[in-house]
Formats: sequence, C-alpha cells, structure tokens
Amino acid sequence: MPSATTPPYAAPSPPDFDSIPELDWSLVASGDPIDRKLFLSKLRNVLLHVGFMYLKNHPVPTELVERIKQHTVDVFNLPLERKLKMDMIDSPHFYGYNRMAFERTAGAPDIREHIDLGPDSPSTYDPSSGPLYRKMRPGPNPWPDQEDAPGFKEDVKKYIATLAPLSREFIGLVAEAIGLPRESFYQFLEAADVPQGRIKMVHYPPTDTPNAQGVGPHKDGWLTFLLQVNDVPGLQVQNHSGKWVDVPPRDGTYVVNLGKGLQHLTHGVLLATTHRVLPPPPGVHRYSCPFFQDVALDVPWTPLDVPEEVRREVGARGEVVSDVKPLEPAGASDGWQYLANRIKSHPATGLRHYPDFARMVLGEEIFLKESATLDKLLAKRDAEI
Ligand SMILES: O=C(O)CCC(=O)C(=O)O
Ligand SMILES: [Fe+2]
Repeated sequence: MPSATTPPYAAPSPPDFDSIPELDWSLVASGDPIDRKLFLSKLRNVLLHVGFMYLKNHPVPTELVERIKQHTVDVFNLPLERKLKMDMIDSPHFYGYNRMAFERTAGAPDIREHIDLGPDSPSTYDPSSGPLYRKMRPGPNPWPDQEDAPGFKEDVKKYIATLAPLSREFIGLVAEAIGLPRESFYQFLEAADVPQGRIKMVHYPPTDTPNAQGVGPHKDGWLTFLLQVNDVPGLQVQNHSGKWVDVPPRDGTYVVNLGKGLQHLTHGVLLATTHRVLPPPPGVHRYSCPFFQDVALDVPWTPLDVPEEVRREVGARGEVVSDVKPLEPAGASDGWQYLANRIKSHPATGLRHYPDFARMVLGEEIFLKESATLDKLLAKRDAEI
C-alpha cells in the first residue's frame, strides 16, 4: 500500500519478500561487463527491497572456510577455564570471549557464547596523541593456547585478511548498484592497507527456557558477511509486513546483510533489515561466524546524494515493520558513537577500560550497579581459571 508520503509518480511496490534471494559472485569474477551489469541490477533490487542475500560462488577458498568452521566448533568445546583465559573483559579492544548469556539484546539475555577477534595488530594508542576512542583499535587478540587449538591463530588471521578486501569490493558494488560512484563508501572505511575487520565466533546451545532468544531482534551496524557454520537453522529475517522469514544454512554461501550506518548514509535507500536467531531444539547446537567490516573511527556520517530515481523507487516500499525500537538516531557515527555502542553491548568491559566515558554512556544508575558487580565478576572469573 502506498503511504501518504509516497510520491504520485512512484513505481508500484514489489511484493513483500518471503524468502532470501541469492546472488552469484561468478558474474563479478568473470570480468565480463555484461555479467557485471546483470549482477548490479540484481543487487540493486535486493538492496532496495530485502537487505539480506545469499552470496554463492564467492572467492574465499573452501579449505579456509572449512578450517574456520572446524575452529568455531572446537574452540567452544574447550573447558570453560580455557575460554575464560580469553575473557573480553581484559581487552580494551573488545576482543575475546563472552560467556553464555552474558550479552543482552532488546533487554533479554542472548542464549549464546561468543568470541570476537580482529586482525591482531599491536596497540598504537597514546593518550596524549588523540581521542580516547582510538584506544579501541588497533589491538591484539587474546588467543587460545596453540596446543588447545592448533592452527587457530594463523587461520583466523588469514580469514580476516581475506574477508576484508572482499567486503571492500562488495561495498563498491553496493554504491554502484544504487547509482553512486564506486568509491562513495570508501571514505567511511579504514584505508585499504590497514589491517581491519572483526569476526564473531558464536555457539548457540539448546535451551529449555520458554521464549528464550539465541539473539534477539536487532539490526547490524554496517556490513556483515555471515558464515552459517553447521547445518542447523535458526536465523530469521523480518520482512516489511513484520513476518519472520527463515534463512536456512546453504552450503558454499555467505549471508550478506547491511546495517544502520548504510541506511543512514543513503537516506533509507539501503535497508538495515531486522533479524534474530532462535535457539536450537533439544540436543542440537548451532554455530555461526559473522565477519563485520570495520568503519573508520574519525569520519562523521554525513549522508550521500543518492540519485532521485533510486529514492523514488524506494518511496514505493512504504512502511517497514520492525520489532527493533529505535533507541537513538541511527546515524551520527564517529569513534565516540562507536565506542558508546560497544560499551552498551559490553558494559563490564567498557567500565573497566573506559570508566569516565562509560559513566556518561550508561547513566549513573546502571554505572553504579555495574561497578558494584565488576569486582565480584572479576574475582569469580579469576577463581575459575
Ligand atoms: O548467528 C547468526 O546467524 C547471526 C548472528 C547475528 O545476527 C549477529 O551476531 O549480529
Ligand atoms: Fe546480526
């Protein structure tokens, strides 16, 4: 239904999606300009009307993907005390292990444990030389012991170094697909030669708790390349009328989706689509490994001039229903906003490494509550390792 704000010349709205479209990277890899055009026109349609896609025939070597899948399963099978040696709470870079149900989305605990890892560069932060948010990146990863996880470190570093340029090429195609110069989003990224990108290895155990969430409804921040590690469904995407659509694992593919930053920068032309993960049924464990493209910390998000004809097509989309309540303006991102978001997701880590800023971000009540439990949390953790 066209809304009251739909311009009279808008194209008719395409039907709402009830499955996730698939794009074929071989159309880009072939080097044939006609193939590329075809890819771009399909991409445009998906970006404007779905915001989520499978990507097949991607160039990431199968052996590397398989090793990452195996590491993801194996690392969570380590005893808790070994995982806690990689505790995120020790990392001002927000890299490391988060124990089960430690993180919350939409006010409820996520029944998952996860390990966040970056390109593993030494910290260069010097308090006298720049804003505090620069302390977040670059930084080293906490790693499992080599005997506990042979090849883990080498494979993760290689994997991030492979996904970073692929995601960069992809975002160039996103710009082209909506009628912008290919380089349009590069100003918001780190320079191509800076090691960058973050992965999150995730384990969703089965749970008896009624209405539990693997991860609650949310929108991602920027651009995600998700690897569904094993053959267990659970990921769902919310379509425009609010219905949840399954995104079952599909061998040899990535699930690619866009986040709030890209939606903001394009006046809503690009869609940050709401998604969630349901916990697996009894006896079944689900694993995944998203890669998140890093954005530069020093660049404010000033929206771009998307061509009028593209905006008009989006006008036909009408209202998009979402279970995510907007808590703050979606855009306005530079390093401060990014740090604030990390602190909100990981208050204990934020409090420990950025106490003054965390106090502002969390508000006095939560700050005092979290501070009171931080010492207990650390003592408990230290007793466990
Ligand atoms: O585990 C998944 O399939 C998706 C996880 C997710 O959406 C996230 O961590 O942002
Ligand atoms: Fe997500």
